Amino acid sequence: MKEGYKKVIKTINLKKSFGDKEVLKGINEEITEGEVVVIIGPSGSGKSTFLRCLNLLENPTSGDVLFEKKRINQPKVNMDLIRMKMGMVFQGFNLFPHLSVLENITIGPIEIQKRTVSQANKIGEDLLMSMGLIEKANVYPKSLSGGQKQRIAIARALAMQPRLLLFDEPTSALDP
Ligand SMILES: Nc1ncnc2c1ncn2[C@@H]1O[C@H](COP(=O)(O)OP(=O)(O)OP(=O)(O)O)[C@@H](O)[C@H]1O
Repeated sequence: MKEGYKKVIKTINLKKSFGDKEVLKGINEEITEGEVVVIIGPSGSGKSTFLRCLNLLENPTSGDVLFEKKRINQPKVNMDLIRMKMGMVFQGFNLFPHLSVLENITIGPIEIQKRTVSQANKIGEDLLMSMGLIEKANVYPKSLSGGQKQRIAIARALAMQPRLLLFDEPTSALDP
């Protein structure tokens, strides 16, 4: 860990099994503010499972997940509040097909963070500008290329100004 940087997330002896199959075998990892961590491994080795345990989309079998120094894998924790600070870009992107590109990006800030439509549109348009996709603001996801969908999914996660962005990419995406 880099000295002087704040810890964002830490796992302590994190284990996850599906039935008899132990996928995560005791992971001790710490990610600090501003750090970019890439997890590489063969298909099926447990990368997505690890990410999904960090935001508790999967319940760890044992071990702890600490987010901003608090243990979050315990019943009292309000996971809605935690997930507001933890964005996730899913494999396949999961864009809402019935919403335009801009609406896909602004729905979180409007519905969850209670921002006004004009505040959310400004955040969304700024992100689209930075991604070179402003001309796509009013189209629907079905007319986007795979790479464009991916950037919109990233913009949608960033619009919530998360402390931690989890980016799930299948191993096959690295194939030549
Ligand atoms: N809900 C589940 N129930 C049972 N087994 C599961 C479940 N989710 C994942 N697995 C198994 O856990 C293992 C790890 O899967 P995971 O999706 O984490 O791999 P990955 O490293 O992200 O793979 P890829 O690079 O192909 O996306 C695989 O053997 C998978 O079949």
